Amino acid sequence: MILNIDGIEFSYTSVPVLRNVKFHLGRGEVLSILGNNGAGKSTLLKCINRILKPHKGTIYIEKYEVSKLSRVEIAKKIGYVSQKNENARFTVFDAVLLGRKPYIKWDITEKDIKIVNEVLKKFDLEKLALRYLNELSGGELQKVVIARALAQQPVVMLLDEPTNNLDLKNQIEVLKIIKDTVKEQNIAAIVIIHDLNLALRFSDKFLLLKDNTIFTYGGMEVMTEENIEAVYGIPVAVETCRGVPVVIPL
Ligand SMILES: Nc1ncnc2c1ncn2[C@@H]1O[C@H](COP(=O)(O)OP(=O)(O)OP(=O)(O)O)[C@@H](O)[C@H]1O
Repeated sequence: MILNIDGIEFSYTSVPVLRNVKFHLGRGEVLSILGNNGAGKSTLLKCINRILKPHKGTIYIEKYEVSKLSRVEIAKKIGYVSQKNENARFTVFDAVLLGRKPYIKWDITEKDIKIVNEVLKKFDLEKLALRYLNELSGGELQKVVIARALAQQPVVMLLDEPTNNLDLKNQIEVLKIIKDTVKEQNIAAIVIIHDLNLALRFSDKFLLLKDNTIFTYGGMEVMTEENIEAVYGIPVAVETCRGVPVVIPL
C-alpha cells in the first residue's frame, strides 16, 4: 500500500465538508474522485497534501504519517496540481525545474537537468522550453504544471482536474502519460475529473463522494448505473462501445 487515508474529517466553518473518509491506494493505481460540484473533492486532495489540516483522522504515505513530515519531505512524496494555474514570469524550462526544488541542496545538478529534459520530452514541450508561461495557451500551461509535478518524482500524484483547458487529443495524451508513468514508476495517482468517460478509461479505482462522505469506492464494479444516478442525480446508461465502457446520460 502506498497511501492510506483513515477517517478524515474536515470543515471550513461549522458545516462538515468531509466526514469519515477512508480509503487506500496501492502501487501502480490511478484513482478517480468523482462527485457533484461542492462534494468536497478538492478539499480532500488538499487534506492529503496537508495544505489543509484535517480535524480528525490519519494519512499515511508509504510508512510515513503525513502530519509528521516537513513541507520539503511532503514535496518529495506528493506532487500536487491544483485547479488554479499560475502565470508567473518563468520560462517553461524553469517552471518544470521548480519541481526539482525539494531535491536541490546548493545548486542544480546534471540529474535535475536530465529529469526536466525527459519530462519536457514526454509532454512534447521541448520546443516551448524557452517560452514564458504568460505566452502559452491554457492547454500548454496545463501540461507544464503537470510536467512540473512529474519532475518532482513523487510517489503519489494529486491532480485536480488535470484535463481542464485541454482539447480532446491532449486530454487523452495527458491522462495516458499520467497512467503510463504510474505503471512504469510503480507510484500512484489520484485524479479529480468530471468527465466520467475519461475516468472510466484511465482509472483502476473510483471513489464517489456524496453528502460529504464516500458513497462507494472500488474498481469498475462500483461504476453501475444505480450508483452513478444516486451520486449525480440523473439517470444514465453504462454500455460498452468497441470494448470501452461509456456512460450515457439519459
Ligand atoms: N476556503 C473555503 N472556505 C469556506 N468554504 C469552502 C472553502 N473552499 C471550499 N469551500 C466549500 O466546501 C465545499 C467543498 O468544496 P470543494 O472545492 O472541496 O468541492 P469540489 O467537490 O472540489 O467542487 P468542484 O467540483 O465544484 O470543484 C463547498 O461547499 C465549498 O463551497
